Amino acid sequence: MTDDNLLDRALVRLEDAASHLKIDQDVLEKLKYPRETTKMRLLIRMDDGSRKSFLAWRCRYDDTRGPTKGGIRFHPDSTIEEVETLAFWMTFKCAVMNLPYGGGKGAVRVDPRTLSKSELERLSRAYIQAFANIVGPNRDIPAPDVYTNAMIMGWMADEYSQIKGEVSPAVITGKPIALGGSLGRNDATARGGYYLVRHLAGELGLSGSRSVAIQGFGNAGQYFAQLAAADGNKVVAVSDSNGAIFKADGLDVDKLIAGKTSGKRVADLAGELGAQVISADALLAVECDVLVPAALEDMITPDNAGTIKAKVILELANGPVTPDADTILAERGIVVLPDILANAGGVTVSYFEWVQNRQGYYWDLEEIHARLLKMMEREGRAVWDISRDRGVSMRTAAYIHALGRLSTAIEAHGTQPFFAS
Ligand SMILES: NC(=O)c1ccc[n+]([C@@H]2O[C@H](COP(=O)([O-])OP(=O)(O)OC[C@H]3O[C@@H](n4cnc5c(N)ncnc54)[C@H](O)[C@@H]3O)[C@@H](O)[C@H]2O)c1
Repeated sequence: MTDDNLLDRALVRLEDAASHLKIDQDVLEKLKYPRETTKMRLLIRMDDGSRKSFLAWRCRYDDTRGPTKGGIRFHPDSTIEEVETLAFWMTFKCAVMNLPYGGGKGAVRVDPRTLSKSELERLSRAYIQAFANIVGPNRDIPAPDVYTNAMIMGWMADEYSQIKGEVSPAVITGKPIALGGSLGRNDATARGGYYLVRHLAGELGLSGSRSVAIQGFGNAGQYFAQLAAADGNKVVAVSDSNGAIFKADGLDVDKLIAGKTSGKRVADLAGELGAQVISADALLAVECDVLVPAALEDMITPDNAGTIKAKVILELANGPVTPDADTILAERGIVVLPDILANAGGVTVSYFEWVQNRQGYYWDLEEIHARLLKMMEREGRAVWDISRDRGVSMRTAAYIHALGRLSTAIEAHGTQPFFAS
């Protein structure tokens, strides 16, 4: 993501939602800009004895509703615009789910695949050394994102605890279970999205067994396939960055995941699964009930939106549908369940992790699933009702829902009239 206008494009959603609400201008003035973005250079020792520096950022977009929350990405194309846009999305995602958080995000411009494990550990620890006064259990709580994982979160939590001189697991979520991570975090994003579709199935015209196509077969895509198949749905097509496969009567998801785990690409598995290799664009156009973008942003554009045959699009990825494509999909009657709601299961279970760390008492998996189900259904229903009552898309409804909460909090912080007249 390198587009300089990325945040401007994201702000279109804010303006759209604001046009449906009576919002104090002060609220919009606060939400139009990130509160603070800190840039640092991380200088680490490489294995060969040389030193190398990497650009790093942490953005706290808005903290009106609580400490800021959002992942840290390690990616060679990361930019400040991307970090700030992702932090904006987190602000709205936390508000949609009514989590007591604002939005944040961080990144290091690095290709982690070029680093050894010890270099990666030094870089992760350097990030926390640089941002130790910005992050904190009551201030800003990072989590994994693209190319970061539980191991990296464990190093970061350890570094923070060493700097502060006390064990502070609640500073970061997505940690290994042994270091205070929560059960149920691995599949939380997919599970939350799955609970949402299942809950609204009647309203979405998805009765009985459903067929699903999944773009991107990584963490979110694989867990979604597993949950859908276990419930009797057909996964008819999947893709990764190297290609796509299709099978009208449903792919064997367990074999597919086993093949991917062994390092194969989905296209390599076509023969074994009796599937047909198709192009990346053809995946978007397959006959199915639910299309699940679970890869990257900006994948559904005006160039391919007209070919989509699904009834419903569930955005497990962040920002997979461009605003222009959204308009085309709406005209064609295709319902988009928007990212800030559809993939919010991940941050919701991260919130559970933080709560468990703070209370020092840990829940079992059934409790995690029950709490996630309740929250996805409650907020999904609220967004659906706004969409139906106001005649707006689910995306606009989700932003209205979030903006209502944000504006109430911002006004409560001091924009309400000083004296009642
Ligand atoms: N994992 C989470 O908890 C979580 C939470 C919220 C949002 N998301 C979002 O979901 C998306 C996927 O995240 P993930 O954790 O599953 O990442 P991942 O890296 O595990 O998987 C991404 C998958 O997308 C594939 N891919 C890349 N380019 C592609 C292309 N052009 N066409 C088809 N497939 C392509 C990759 O091969 C890989 O299989 C991202 O947008 C991420 O921000 C993830």
